[in-house]
Formats: sequence, C-alpha cells, structure tokens
Amino acid sequence: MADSEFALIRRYFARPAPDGVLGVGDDCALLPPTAGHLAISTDLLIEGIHFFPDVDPVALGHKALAVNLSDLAAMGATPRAFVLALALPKVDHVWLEGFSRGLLALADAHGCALIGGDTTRNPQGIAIDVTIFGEVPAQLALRRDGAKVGDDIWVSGTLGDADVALRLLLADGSVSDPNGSVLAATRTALEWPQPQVALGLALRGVASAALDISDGLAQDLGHILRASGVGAELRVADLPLSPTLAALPSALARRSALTGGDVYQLCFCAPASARGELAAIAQRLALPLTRVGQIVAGSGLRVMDEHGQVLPPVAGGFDHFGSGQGGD
Ligand SMILES: Nc1ncnc2c1ncn2[C@@H]1O[C@H](COP(=O)(O)OP(=O)(O)O)[C@@H](O)[C@H]1O
Ligand SMILES: Cc1ncc(C[n+]2csc(CCOP(=O)(O)OP(=O)(O)O)c2C)c(N)n1
Ligand SMILES: [Mg+2]
Repeated sequence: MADSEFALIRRYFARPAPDGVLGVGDDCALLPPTAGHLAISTDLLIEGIHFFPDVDPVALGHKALAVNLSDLAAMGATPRAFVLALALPKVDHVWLEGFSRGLLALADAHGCALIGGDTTRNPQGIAIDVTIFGEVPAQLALRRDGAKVGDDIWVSGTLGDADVALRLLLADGSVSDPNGSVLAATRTALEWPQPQVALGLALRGVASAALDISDGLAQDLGHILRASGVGAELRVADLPLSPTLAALPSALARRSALTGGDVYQLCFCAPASARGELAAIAQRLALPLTRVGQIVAGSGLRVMDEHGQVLPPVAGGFDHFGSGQGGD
C-alpha cells in the first residue's frame, strides 16, 4: 500500500497550490486566466534518448523542468505553472526523492508551481513529460518570425560545452580527455542547463525574434530564418566558447558550437540600434551576450571563417529521425 501510485504522488509531488489555484488532487488543475496570453509548451525526455539511465536523478529533475522553462524564456514569457507526466519501470524511492527534489527546487526558484500530472508504470524505461504554462503580453512575445534584414544575431552564454560532454560520455572517440578534465568542466552544461528566463523577459520589446538552442545553433537558427523569410551570415570565429572549448582543437570546438545540442541558451535577433541596451542587459544579468552574425536578404545560413571566406554548408544538428539517431 505504501507504494501505491497515489501514495507516490502525495509523497513526492503534492504541494500546496498557490492562492486561487486548484493544484494536485482533482481531475483537472484550475488556473485562473490572466490579462496576457497563455504561453504553453511541452518537452518529452526519454531514457536513453535524452538522458543516460544512470544520470543523477536530482540533475534529471532539474533538467526536465529547465528545458521547458527555456521554451518560456525563448518566448519572453513569465513562468506560472506546470504539469508532470511520469512513466517509471519501478518504484525507486532514492530516485524519486532525488528527482522530485531537483524538479521542485527549480520550480521554487522560478515561482512555477507543479499543479498536476499523471503517473504510470512503463517496463521499457523512464519517460518524463513536462507541460508548462506561462504568460506574456501578446504584442511582446518573442516569436520566430520577426527577424529583419540588417538585424544582428546574438547568442547568450557559451556554445558547445554540452555537446563535448555528451561525446565524452558516449565515448565516441571524437574528443581526447586523458585526465578527465574536459568532462569535469563541461558536464554541468549538459546535466544542469540554466534556463534564461530573466534574459527572455529583458528581451521583450528589444529582440525581433528569438528561440532557445536545443538541437544546435545552425539548425535552430534555420527555424528563425524560415519563419522570417530571411537569410543569415554567421562568423564562426565570433561564436562564444568556454575556456575549456577554446583550448580544444578549433575544428572540434567550432563543430560543437555550431551543431551541438542541449545548449538551452537563447539565440535572438535585434536591430543594431539595440546594441547599447543589450550591453546593459548583459551586465545587469551577468550573462555574456555575443553578436555572432547578421540577418541578410535571401534564405539559408552562410557560415564565414575569420577571413570572410564562406565555409562548406553546416551538416549536423540534432534530429530524432535523422541519420545517426536510428531514423531512416
Ligand atoms: N506531436 C506534435 N503535435 C503538434 N505539434 C507539435 C508536435 N511536436 C512538435 N510540435 C510543434 O512543432 C514546433 C516545433 O517543435 P520542436 O522542434 O520540438 O520545438 P522546440 O525546439 O521549441 O521544442 C513547436 O511549435 C511544437 O509545439
Ligand atoms: C543519452 C543522450 N543521448 C543523446 C543526447 C543528445 N540529445 C538528445 S535530444 C537532443 C535535442 C533536444 O531534444 P529535443 O527532444 O529535440 O528537444 P526540443 O528541440 O523539442 O526542445 C539532444 C542534443 C542526450 N542529451 N543524451
Ligand atoms: Mg520540442
């Protein structure tokens, strides 16, 4: 009886709901509407696809919510609440305690309440889906379709660290790390992504388009270009790298920065007139913001080297059904 589905929910996930909200325990949660638009997003995490089976459950709880908060950040939305669908092969109290702790600590940090969900058994492995609700004044939402010719292209934080950590954990042989120092320095980026919610809010009325980088900068920027009907030039030498990546062979660091996923930093466009304001935002948030290219007329992405030479088209970026992922 102690391990019933309902006992698990009460023990690990039921929390008092915020005032005026009906949370965990009824057929639906009830969330009063607000003045702005609801921003809604969902992201599914599957064992073996999105995380290793032996990953620290505290980190996994954090990441399950972080990737969803990152979508709200990319839209310029304020987090309000989320629901959690969980499929587990068995009841593992150590895992559940760690997972719920990591999840709810990030929820508390963002004032984003867990208001419902669903819990089932699945012998094939762990699956976690968070659906998140935020709010944003309709006119201020950071959409993908507003980039204009001449806009600067910016990214927050650094790129490629999570990809390097993933390559080392997969032991695919592409990164040399004889004493483990590269993995030690990059693993946090993969396992503890920090959603840039404050940046998203600061970009309201400043950025012309934005998204969060989950599948790789080159691929994700492509979504902005298609939605906005524009092209882009990226300067590979300007991509922001951590000191660890900057010390790796440059071809490897550049590939991870351009095509590596699991980044959860924002890529956004803004007119040149916003450069001063963006410098002030970077300083206030203590977050590097780097100009990496320009929106141009036409379509598609051109990547230039430090001499202004166009590099061969970028291959790669994460695709669940693409080559290398068991797809066709
Ligand atoms: N199964 C689905 N049904 C309906 N819409 C979907 C489905 N999967 C993805 N989408 C939508 O397609 C768009 C692209 O999805 P995705 O690449 O997952 O975006 P993101 O990287 O922001 O999570 C999003 O608007 C998402 O809501
Ligand atoms: C064990 C493991 N293998 C591979 C990856 C790499 N990976 C898996 S999904 C993904 C892209 C992001 O996930 P997706 O479901 O596409 O998120 P979305 O773009 O919808 O936000 C990446 C880079 C990983 N993080 N962990
Ligand atoms: Mg998605």
